[in-house]
Amino acid sequence: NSQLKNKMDLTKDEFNIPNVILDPRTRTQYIKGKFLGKGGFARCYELTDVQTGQVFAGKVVPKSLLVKPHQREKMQQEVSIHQSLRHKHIVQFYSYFEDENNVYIVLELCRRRSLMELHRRRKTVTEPETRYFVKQIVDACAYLHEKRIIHRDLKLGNLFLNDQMEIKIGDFGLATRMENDNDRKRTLCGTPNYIAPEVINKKGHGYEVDIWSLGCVLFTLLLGKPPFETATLKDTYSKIRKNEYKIPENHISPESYSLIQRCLKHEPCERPTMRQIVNDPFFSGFTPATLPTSVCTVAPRFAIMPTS
Ligand SMILES: CC[C@@H]1C(=O)N(C)c2cnc(-c3ccc[nH]3)nc2N1C1CCCC1
Repeated sequence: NSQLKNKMDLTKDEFNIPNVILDPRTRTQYIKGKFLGKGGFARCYELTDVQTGQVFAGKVVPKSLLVKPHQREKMQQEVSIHQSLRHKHIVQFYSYFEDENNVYIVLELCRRRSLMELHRRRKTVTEPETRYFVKQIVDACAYLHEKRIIHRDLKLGNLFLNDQMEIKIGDFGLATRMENDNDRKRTLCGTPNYIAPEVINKKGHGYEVDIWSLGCVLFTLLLGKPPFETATLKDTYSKIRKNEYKIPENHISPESYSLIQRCLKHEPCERPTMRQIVNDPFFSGFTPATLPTSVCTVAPRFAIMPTS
């Protein structure tokens, strides 16, 4: 509850993080750099490897917040899943270690932050840009699902961007492993941003929740706001349960309209799989091979006029 949270909420000095952090296993020394922001229990910083000069993104979690076995298990699960992954469009996991006060997770630095900041600045994104981003997201999610991992919290803020404007999926704090492909998860501890109806109704859920979230990401990028947004969480949950959303008159291509509708099917089994989406007609439109960093602030002008 919020009282506990506030009491537990340490001030930044209580985090007492040394300026040089040693990873005892690899004997790597990191210099603590720029504060990047807060992520869950963590304060995040740029970490520079003294030896190589390479810069990483570090999550620092005080052990005082991991006293309850449940919190520690959740962090072990996040680390165990994330360190098993290696993909061009998934945030690279480098290291995990602790000292007497904190636990440290060393991750790939994504200097252009995430699609959240881009969306806030641009509101709507063009179809070619959306095809460019969604192609990378779908490739990475198809890889995850083939490894029997569900992310369960795909949202703009977890879709990070590096200096080459490539997508890197991060934050495996709500991810889980499926025992087999017919396994159904019954619990999810935490509140995904783009939560699927079967999770709200506690009906058991599987890979399909990531397709639902992808539909919400696609909708938000093309139309400028999430499909089920309301003033309160209760009302949003009610619209999700009733599958009540409408695609405003903004002109979006029939292929985009169709993919959104299929990803947002109320019944999980009616949604396409990530493998199927890789070959969806949605991707037949012009898709740039690269994007300039200027798209963080202004819409791109492509040399050839894409049809849609
Ligand atoms: C380290 C946590 C999280 C993250 O998971 N990554 C990969 C990341 C990478 N680069 C960055 C980053 C580089 C330059 C600015 N942010 N940030 C990342 N974050 C942010 C930090 C604050 C909230 C989430």
